[in-house]
Amino acid sequence: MSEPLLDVRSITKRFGGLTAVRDVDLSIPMGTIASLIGPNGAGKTTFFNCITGFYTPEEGEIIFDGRPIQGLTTDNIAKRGIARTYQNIRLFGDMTVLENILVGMHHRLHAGMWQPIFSLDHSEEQKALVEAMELLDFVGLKGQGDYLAANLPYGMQRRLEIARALASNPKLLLLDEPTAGMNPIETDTMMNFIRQLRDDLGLTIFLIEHDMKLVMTISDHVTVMDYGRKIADGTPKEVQSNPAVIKAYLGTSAVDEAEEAEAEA
Ligand SMILES: Nc1ncnc2c1ncn2[C@@H]1O[C@H](COP(=O)(O)OP(=O)(O)OP(=O)(O)O)[C@@H](O)[C@H]1O
Repeated sequence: MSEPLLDVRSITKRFGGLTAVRDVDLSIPMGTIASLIGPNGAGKTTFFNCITGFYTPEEGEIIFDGRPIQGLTTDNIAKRGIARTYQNIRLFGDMTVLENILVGMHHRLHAGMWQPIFSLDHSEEQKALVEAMELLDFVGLKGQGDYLAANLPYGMQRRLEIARALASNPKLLLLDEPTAGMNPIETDTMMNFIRQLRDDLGLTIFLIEHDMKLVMTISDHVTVMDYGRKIADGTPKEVQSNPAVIKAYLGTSAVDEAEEAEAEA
C-alpha cells in the first residue's frame, strides 16, 4: 500500500489538567475524503489545530507527505501543503472577493503580505491574478471578484473561504464544519462541491462535520472521537453500526434498542 499523505501517530494534547486529545492515531491516504466526527467537546478541533501547527502535541508524531511536521509554525506547515477553513467563517469582510483569494496566495508568492500583490505591474502578480480568477470560476464566483466578501450570501462566503484555502495550492485541505449553519439545499450543494475538490483537483480532504448524511455519503473513511479518544474508525457503514459510536451519540439505551432491533430482524 502507498504511504499515507497524513499519518498521525499517537498524539496527545493537554490543556492543564484536561487531556483534549489522548493517544490518537489516524492516517489518510492521498486522494481520499476522511471525516472526523464526535459529540461536542470530543477534541476534534483540537486535533485539527495540532495538524495545522496552532498547537503542538505533547506526545506523538505527525508525518505529512513523508516528513514530520509537529513543532513547525503554522506558516511553515501551510507551505508544506496543508490548508484549512474554520468553524466560524474568517474572511476579510471589508475586502473584495478577489483580494481575499490573493491573500490566500501570499505563502507562495515572493511578494510580501500586502502591497506588492496589489500592484499589478509585475508578471508574478499578473499570474496570481489570472490564477485567482480561475479559482473564482471553479468555486462558482465568476464575475463576483469585485464584490465585498461580507456582502456574499452565506453559502458563497463558505465557498470563498475554501477558494482562499485552495489559493495556497494545498495537497491536504482541512474543512472544519463546512456546512455549519446551512439549510439542507445549501448542504447538498456543498457536499457535491467537496466531492468535486477531490475528483477534479485530486485533493485529499479531511473534514469535521456534524451533518451525518453528508459524512456517511461522501467519506471514504470516518474516525470517531469521544472525550479526547478515538473510539472507532472505518468505512461509513462500519462506523454507523459500531455500538461504541451509537452509545457516544445517543446513550446506552440506544445501543440496547439497536441490538434488540437487530435480533428481531
Ligand atoms: N485552548 C483551550 N484551553 C483549554 N481547554 C480547551 C481549549 N481548547 C479546547 N479545550 C477543551 O478541550 C476539549 C475539546 O475541545 P474541542 O473544541 O477540540 O472539541 P470539539 O470536538 O471540536 O467540539 P465541538 O464539536 O463543540 O466544536 C473541550 O473540553 C474544550 O473545552
